[in-house]
Amino acid sequence: MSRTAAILLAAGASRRMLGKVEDKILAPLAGKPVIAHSAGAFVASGVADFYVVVCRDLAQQRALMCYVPTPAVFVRGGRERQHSVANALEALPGDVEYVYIHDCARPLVRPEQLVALHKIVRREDAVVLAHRVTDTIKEHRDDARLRTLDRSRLWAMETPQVFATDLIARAYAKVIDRGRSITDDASAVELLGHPIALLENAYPNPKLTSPQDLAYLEFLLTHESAGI
Ligand SMILES: Nc1ccn([C@@H]2O[C@H](COP(=O)(O)OP(=O)(O)OP(=O)(O)O)[C@@H](O)[C@H]2O)c(=O)n1
Ligand SMILES: C[C@](O)(CO)[C@H](O)COP(=O)(O)O
Repeated sequence: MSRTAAILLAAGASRRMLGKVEDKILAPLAGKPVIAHSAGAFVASGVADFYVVVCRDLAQQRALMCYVPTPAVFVRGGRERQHSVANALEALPGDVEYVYIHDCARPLVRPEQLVALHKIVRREDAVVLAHRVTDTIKEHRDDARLRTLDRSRLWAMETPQVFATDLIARAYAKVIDRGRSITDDASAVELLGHPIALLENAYPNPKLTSPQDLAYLEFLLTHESAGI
């Protein structure tokens, strides 16, 4: 049986929460801290046998400790998300074949999705949970004209994003080598020209980003068991 790890990203600064909560990963939602929702989904799915938790500092590590699944190691985060992921990839044991990369700020991931992603990554080596874009999207160009993009081809990226470990390690090496700035892990794999499967998420899986998201996420999490 292949070994699978999950990188749980928690080292962000929560700047866009504008001080409404000190650390969004520890903010209480539907009766427990944000990280506990993702941790619970991973444990219930049984997909991972090892966790790398990326935290900001020792104080945060202590606060997260009782919510993270085991076995786990803690690593320090970097300046941007991509640096935190790179640090976590370096901490993976050599025998890990597949790795989930998940924003703890997305507490609505479901155990059955984690299982479905595992099945796909073993076949495709790269898969991302995502949803179709339903708005009409325009590109605002420098000349103040608008260009309408073909939304039938547009997908919004979520996490988890799951990869064969050697593929994502090579991809991040290329990101570093080229000095690229990326906001998700699929972007790294794109640099290698490797195909990436999409698992369409029929359920909302928003990221806690701004203060306005708190009430929406609370609503979604409290109604989750009703299948909404
Ligand atoms: N240097 C960073 C930045 C982000 N993250 C994690 O990556 C996820 C997505 O990041 P984002 O929502 O952008 O979080 P923050 O960086 O905390 O937000 P902000 O940009 O508002 O400060 C979060 O789980 C966050 O904790 C991380 O581990 N290390
Ligand atoms: C990885 C990600 O969650 C995919 O949507 C996202 O790109 C990371 O955070 P940001 O808010 O886009 O910086």
